[in-house]
Parts: sequence; structure tokens; C-alpha cells
Amino acid sequence: MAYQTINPTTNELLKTYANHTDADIEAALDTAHKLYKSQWSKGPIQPRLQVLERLADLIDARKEELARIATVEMGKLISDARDEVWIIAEIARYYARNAEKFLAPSKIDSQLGEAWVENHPIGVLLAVEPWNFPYYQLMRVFAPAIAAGNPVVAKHASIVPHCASVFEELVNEAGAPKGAWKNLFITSTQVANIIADERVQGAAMTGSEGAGSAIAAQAGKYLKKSTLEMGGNDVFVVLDDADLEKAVEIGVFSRLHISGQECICAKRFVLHENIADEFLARFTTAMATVTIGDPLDESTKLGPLSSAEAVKGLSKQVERALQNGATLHLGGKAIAGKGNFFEPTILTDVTRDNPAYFEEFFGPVAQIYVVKSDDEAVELANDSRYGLAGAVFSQNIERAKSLASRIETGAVWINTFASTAPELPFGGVKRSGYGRELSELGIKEFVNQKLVLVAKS
Ligand SMILES: NC(=O)C1=CN([C@@H]2O[C@H](COP(=O)(O)OP(=O)(O)OC[C@H]3O[C@@H](n4cnc5c(N)ncnc54)[C@H](O)[C@@H]3O)[C@@H](O)[C@H]2O)C=CC1
Ligand SMILES: CCCCCC(=O)O
Repeated sequence: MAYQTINPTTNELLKTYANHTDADIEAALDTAHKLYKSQWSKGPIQPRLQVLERLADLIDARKEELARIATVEMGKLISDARDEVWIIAEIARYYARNAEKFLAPSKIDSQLGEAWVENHPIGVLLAVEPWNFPYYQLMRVFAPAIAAGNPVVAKHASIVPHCASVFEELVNEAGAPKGAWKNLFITSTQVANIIADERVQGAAMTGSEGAGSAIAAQAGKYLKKSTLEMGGNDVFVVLDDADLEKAVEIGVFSRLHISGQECICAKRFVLHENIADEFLARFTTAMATVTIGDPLDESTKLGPLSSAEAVKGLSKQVERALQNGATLHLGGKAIAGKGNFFEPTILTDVTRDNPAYFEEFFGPVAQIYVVKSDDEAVELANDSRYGLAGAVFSQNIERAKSLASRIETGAVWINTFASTAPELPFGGVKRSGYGRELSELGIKEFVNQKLVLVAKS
């Protein structure tokens, strides 16, 4: 597995990074484990939280540089890259300012005596992360882990090594001791060996089902806790009383955000029959006229996919959907020329016997479904192997809340697009994974919630 920076706008190879060896891994695990056994991990929380505060300030100071690195390495719009840099500083500050409260002992009323739960670190964690939010995915693990006292070794996606390197550089510059966070350019086999290592107590993974299944299986075999943040096939439900102009604008934004390479974004558009034609007409016009180009250009609204392989895979997936009966309403092909560009695409008439019905399209490909009722919308939303997020548009909030409660996902957003914030839990059910990241829930995933009880005298 080669770690390379290839600019997806030009497909120019910019840099190849050397892989780490087994000896490097051993050194990283030894350092991390020794840090876990030290006062740094088990002692007062404040020194660890001060690192997060300093890290946030360092990120702010290098915002434009960091954003440009991400855009050049995986192709997201420069404005989206700035947003990502902004939110990782916010996540660092959030845990710096809330972790002590989250991890404070909590009393339990018990007839057996004075009882409480303490929250302790559990040891070295492994993070395995994807390329689509190359900094956010790392901070989502690092911030709660360091606050709790868990050192982390990290394997990032092979196409974002510059982002991985600069993140580690920032963590070290913020004053984290060696071992708090170590980036490793390693193979899947080496990941499996790390999970098996007795010094490693947990694994946090974000990515595809294939990766998640492999990592969860290995973690299960060695009795290590894992959290999985995997794919999604989120519905974007537009009811007959929705603000159509708003729904169209947000629907286009959500489907094309990060060139459609986002696990929580609008993928299956579920339209009430009374507004379906009007929505589709406006949606089609907006998708067809979006500005496609260099993601460093501020006027661009749709950049490239992350890699040439991603374009090939998406092209085959769309072709297979059409071969199985879907109708191509818009787009459908890779854009000829330099770079990994794909046309904004709309598929209709995707029936349940079409493989596309159950598939996530990790690119600017929208599927359109028409329903007659709220019940039918819920039934279709839940007829999925995934359960990550979803959105419901209606001007009747109680009606929207009712649907939100019935949709089997980890989150439902009403009258807006699915997104993220430090205080909001992130995660899903079914084949979208298990566990939660961010919020108070996220910091509790890898701590020992230890009961202490003093018997009545
Ligand atoms: N739930 C979420 O927050 C997110 C989910 N995803 C999902 O991930 C997929 C696309 O992202 P990719 O980075 O291409 O996913 P990927 O699964 O190919 O890679 C994710 C990470 O896992 C590693 N990996 C892959 N196979 C592995 C194995 N057998 N053992 C150990 N490590 C392995 C990769 O090198 C990378 O670091 C889509 O399905 C997308 O929905 C992507 C981003 C966020
Ligand atoms: C908006 C942030 C989303 C992060 C993970 C994803 O959906 O791919």
C-alpha cells in the first residue's frame, strides 16, 4: 500500500511517502504504552486539555495552509477545506472545555452503600481513517482520546499522507508527549497485527464495510472494543408541505458536498408524489448548471472525485444501475480530460430488484423515489442495509418529527442537511456501524466506567 499525494484535479503525483516498518510499529506501540502507564494518562486531566487548547490555536494560525493541503491532496473545495479546518479546532476546544465535566465521577443512589462511577483510560487505541475529511476524521478520535488519557496510533488512508503528517506535526507542536498520537504509514496486515497486540485496547475505524468488517472481526477475535463509522445511503425526504425552494437548494448542496463523497449526505431523494415533478424539475436544472472545475477556484461548486479509481468505480456502478433498469435522467459519465471529474447524475426508476436500490453511490449521483404517503416514505427509508442519517423536509414540524422518530438511522435532520458539530453524537446502526463519536457519548466509548462502592458501616 503506497502512501502518495496525487492531486485529483490533475492526477499529478506530487510525493511518495515511505512506509513504516514493523520495527517502527513496535517502537510506536512501546512509546504509546509507556505513556499510558505514566502519570500523563492516569493523572490530572488539565495538562492533556491544555494540549488541545494549544492545538486549536495552532490550527487556527495555519488555517489557509492546512485547507490548501487537503484540497490539493483529495480534491475538496477550498471553502469546504476551510470549514473542515475550522471544525477540527472547534472539536479540540470542545473537549478541552468539557471533558473534565464529562469524565467526572457520577454518584449512584444505592441501598448497598455510597457508590459512584469513575471514568478511566483503557490504554493504546488504534484509529483507522478515510480520506474524505482527512483532518476531521483524525481529530474526531484524537481529542476525546487524549482528554481521557488514551494514546493513539493511527493509520490514515493511503491517498492523504500529507494531511496525516501535518496533523501529527501539529499535535507534537501543541506539546503532546511522544506516544500521544503516532501516524503510521502501514498496510492492512500490519493493522491486523496492531489490533492483536496486547498493548492495544481498542480500535476506532471510519470507512467502508469491507474495512469495518475486517477490523471488527480482528478486534472481536482479540476481545478489543471497536467503534465503526461506515457507509450510509441517507434519504432526503421531501413531503408535500415542504418549502420546495429550500429543499432543492439544500438537496443539491448535500448531494454534491465533497463531490458526493460523504457518508452522511443526501443520496436517496424520497419525494411525495404531489411535489415530485416540480421538485425534480428544479433539482435537475440546479444539478445540470452547477460550476464544475478546480476546487481551488472559489467559484467552483463541484470538484473532482478523490482518485481515478473512484471515478472508475462510480462509472461502473452507474452503468450497472442502468443495465438493471434504472433511467438516466441526468449525467451518468466521467468528464473527459484531466482530473477525476464526474457529471452530476440523477437516476430514476430504480426498482427494488436493481442492485443500485441497496447501494451507496459515493459521488454526485442522486437516486429519485416517489411515494404516496408518510408511511411509504418511512418504509422506503428503512428498506436499507444502512442506517447512518437522513433528512426530512416539511413545514409541519410535528409531522417531520414523527417521521424522524420512525426512520432507523443514527440521526435525522429536519429542514436542513445532515452535518456534524462537536456536541452532536455521530454514528449509525445496521451496516453503517456501531458506537458514537463526538459529544459526551464519544468520549465514553473508550473509557473504563468503573463502579466504586463503600459498604454501609
Ligand atoms: N461513517 C463515516 O463517517 C464515513 C464513512 N465512509 C465510508 O468509507 C467508504 C469510502 O472511504 P474509503 O476511505 O475509501 O474507505 P476504505 O474502507 O477503503 O478505507 C478506510 C480506511 O480503512 C483502511 N482499510 C481498508 N481496508 C482495510 C482492511 N482490510 N484492514 C485494515 N484497514 C483497512 C484504509 O486504508 C483507510 O485507512 C465509503 O463506504 C464511505 O461511506 C467514509 C467517510 C466517513
Ligand atoms: C460533515 C462531516 C461528515 C463526516 C463523515 C462523512 O459523512 O463522510
